[in-house]
Amino acid sequence: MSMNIIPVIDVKSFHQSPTTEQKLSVAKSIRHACETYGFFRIINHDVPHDLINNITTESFRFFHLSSDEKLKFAARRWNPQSSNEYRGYFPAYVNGKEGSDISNPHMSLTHQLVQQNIPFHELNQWPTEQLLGKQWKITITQYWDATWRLAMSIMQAIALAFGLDENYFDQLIDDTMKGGAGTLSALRLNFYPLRDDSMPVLMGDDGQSLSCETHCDNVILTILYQHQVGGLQVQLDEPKRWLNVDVVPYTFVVNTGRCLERLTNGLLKAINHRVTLLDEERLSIPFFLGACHTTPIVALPTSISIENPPKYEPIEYGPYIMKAIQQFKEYRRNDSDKDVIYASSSIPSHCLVHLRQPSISQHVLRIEHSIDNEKLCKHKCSTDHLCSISTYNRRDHRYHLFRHSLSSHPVRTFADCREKVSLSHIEQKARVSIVHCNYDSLPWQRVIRSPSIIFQSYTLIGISYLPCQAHCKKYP
Ligand SMILES: O=C(O)CCC(=O)C(=O)O
Ligand SMILES: [Fe+2]
Repeated sequence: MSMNIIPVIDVKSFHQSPTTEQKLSVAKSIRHACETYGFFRIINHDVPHDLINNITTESFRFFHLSSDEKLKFAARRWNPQSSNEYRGYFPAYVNGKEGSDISNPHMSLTHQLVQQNIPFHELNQWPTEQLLGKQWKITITQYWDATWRLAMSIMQAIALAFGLDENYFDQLIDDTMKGGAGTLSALRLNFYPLRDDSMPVLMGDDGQSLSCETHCDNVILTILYQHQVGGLQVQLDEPKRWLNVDVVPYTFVVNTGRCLERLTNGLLKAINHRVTLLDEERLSIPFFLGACHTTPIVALPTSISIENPPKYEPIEYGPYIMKAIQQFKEYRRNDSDKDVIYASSSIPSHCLVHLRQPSISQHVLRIEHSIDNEKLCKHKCSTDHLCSISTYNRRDHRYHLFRHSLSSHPVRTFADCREKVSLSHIEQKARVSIVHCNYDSLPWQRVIRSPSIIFQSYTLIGISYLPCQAHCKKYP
């Protein structure tokens, strides 16, 4: 469905010394759009078209480098030499798209949080001039500055819309004036290459193939630029449906993040969005406006009323984001996830897609699912093929580990399975089959049936293999 209901907000007055009345009128429209939909399109902003052209050109130049070159700018998970845990490049085989996360280019080198390498207070590793020329860093910095200014004017409007001083959010978002390390906002370049078999298969709740999984941004707000190729969809409530957000050249789509939802006690909604799978390359550039590490995310006094009593516990921005982003595979960093080999995130039908070649004696199988509808979830294992090792609970999902029961079985890789295997073709005797799936995509419910495992869960998050050393020691 096309997106002609998306509210369009003209922000021309932002950069033309607006009168109080003009400011309040824009503020009201933004509040209404975020209360009703959680997103809107802005036109007549002052980010120069040339700058937008430049950043798209520079982004393509980066993503068209060889994989080896790009990995030099990756975070430590993919580049052990990197000093960054989070910021930097991430490859597409992890979660379907590649990207580069860029920190505030003005971050102080000497601030203690930066020196201590507190997560996200990480300096950008800029591509060398030799590789991409001088202009790369200049363009990225100019674009950062322009979208930062735009984001701050939107926040001023939101403050006004809640009856507060227009500068209410300034120091919460950037504490450098108070001697802090500054904002944890990030600019991200997202590149969606043509799909190949190294990338996971992602699927929406309606069976739609995706190149960016369904998610909600955790930050305060996002200013997104879609370059030429659409694919972005947002989810509307009542009735729940997905709507295309078309490309309108040189405009931005803004969406509310979970922190703004919390700051406004749920009045401004953070919404689910996703990107459909395309048969062409695609570039998108979100600017994620965040706060500072210790910024309290507490409901604005004017968002609380008898009709809208406090809904959320106060939290601190840094630790909250740190936890929340673990929902994204490209951000997972804890030990058990370090060398995960991801198989498909969703299972199309009768098959598992083996990305690499895990061996049954060196890997354990992990099945993750949401716990939204716990009642529906049950699992059963047959001692024939798999034994359950353990179940772990994460904040909003659960995962189960299994290992092959044939501990004496010689090391055997799943290479035998080729890339896409209908599991019924797997040789019974060799017992390399780990799980035989029948996968039905029912609205809001997925069912995997197998002789070994039965899963019914609200949403299947992923199937992956972990190196088993740690787990196998416990279960020889
Ligand atoms: O690529 C897009 O259009 C959306 C990307 C997105 O939602 C994200 O990176 O958070
Ligand atoms: Fe997003």
